[in-house]
Amino acid sequence: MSTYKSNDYIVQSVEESPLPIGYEEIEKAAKDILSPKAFSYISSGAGAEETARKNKNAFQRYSIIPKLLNDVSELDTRISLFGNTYPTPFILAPVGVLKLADDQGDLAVTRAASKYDIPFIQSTVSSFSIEEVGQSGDGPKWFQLYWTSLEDVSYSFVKRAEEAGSEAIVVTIDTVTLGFREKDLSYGYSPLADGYGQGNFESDDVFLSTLAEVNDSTIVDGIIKQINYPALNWSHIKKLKRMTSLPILLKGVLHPEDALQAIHCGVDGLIVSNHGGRQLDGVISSIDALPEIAKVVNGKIPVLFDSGIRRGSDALKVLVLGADAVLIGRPYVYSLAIDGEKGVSQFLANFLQDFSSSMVLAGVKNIKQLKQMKIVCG
Ligand SMILES: Cc1cc2nc3c(=O)[nH]c(=O)nc-3n(C[C@H](O)[C@H](O)[C@H](O)COP(=O)(O)O)c2cc1C
Ligand SMILES: CCCCCCC(=O)C(=O)O
Repeated sequence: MSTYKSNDYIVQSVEESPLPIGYEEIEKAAKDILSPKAFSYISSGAGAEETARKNKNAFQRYSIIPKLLNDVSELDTRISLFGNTYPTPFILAPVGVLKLADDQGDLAVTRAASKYDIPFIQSTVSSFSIEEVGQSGDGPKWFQLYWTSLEDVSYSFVKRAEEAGSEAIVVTIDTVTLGFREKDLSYGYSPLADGYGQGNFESDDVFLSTLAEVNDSTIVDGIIKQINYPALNWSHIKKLKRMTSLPILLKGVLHPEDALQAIHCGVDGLIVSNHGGRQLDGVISSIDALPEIAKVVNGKIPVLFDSGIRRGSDALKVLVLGADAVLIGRPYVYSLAIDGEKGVSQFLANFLQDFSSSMVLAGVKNIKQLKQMKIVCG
């Protein structure tokens, strides 16, 4: 739903569902269902979890100042990105190994997201292949790329994503090696070891032919070796730009100079993100990084945001601070664990209702008005 009477939407009933309403309750319910290892992998951050905590606390420092008496009886939540119009400013963040939460993993999520025409960003380390996800649900799909040391594997994934109908390629730049995740290490947990993150690799002829070349006995060994790639640099991004006509976004941008360099290299969009506090511990919260990046980018390319979105009012804040679209991460993963496709669908219904109510109460009727709202920090 993109344009609607705000009242109609607000009175829409919420289906009976085991999914709790508030984020903290959703997290608690997921903890009861998932194995301790799986819950720890999804919920934890790197190191002492300082950045994970900052992501949470920083939101509370920003306060919106509503401007009222603006006849908000009709809402329009549409946005345009890269020539496509989407009914809401929301996108589902790439999350690997989703089978850990539910057998249907990415397929269940795409089906739920399709109901709302919300793009789903499929991870490189997804449980299902690009082709399987491409055929699941009729909603928009984007593809997230973890660069591989054997460049032809990266290009093979991009080509497959193009052929499967992906609308954009998201290159994650903050994970050239995995963060030091203390909880996972204490559990002896490695995200790829259980085989849930190899949907794209086991179906890729180019990758399979490299296994012998690099002397790897298993697919998992091959993936781990190839996606740890600290040599990644701007020349790869420039080359990728020449290899595909799809828009390219960089995910994990926190420094304004990286944002400017990305524009210089012809990148089409940025995602301000600290990976939900899972990579370098101690980095700035995403919401604190956003205003300066939005300022230097100055509308030249879209700026997207993730890390810490839990409720409609969180999304309102980052849109006011300069984001053009907002990625949702952990909340949909927990909802998937609790009630599969229905859980994700119910979560999205609640989240969209919360966002609409927030717009109404803030006194704005469309995203353009929302971006002009007043916000203070302190
Ligand atoms: C379990 C899990 C797996 C993730 N896998 C990926 C991934 O494969 N690729 C990627 O770019 N980001 C991945 N992320 C990071 C998310 O895309 C996103 O940046 C993060 O979840 C945002 O933080 P939030 O969930 O706390 O809002 C993952 C996050 C989680 C929680
Ligand atoms: C060896 C790299 C695995 C990446 C796993 C997915 C991810 O990004 C995460 O945050 O976890």
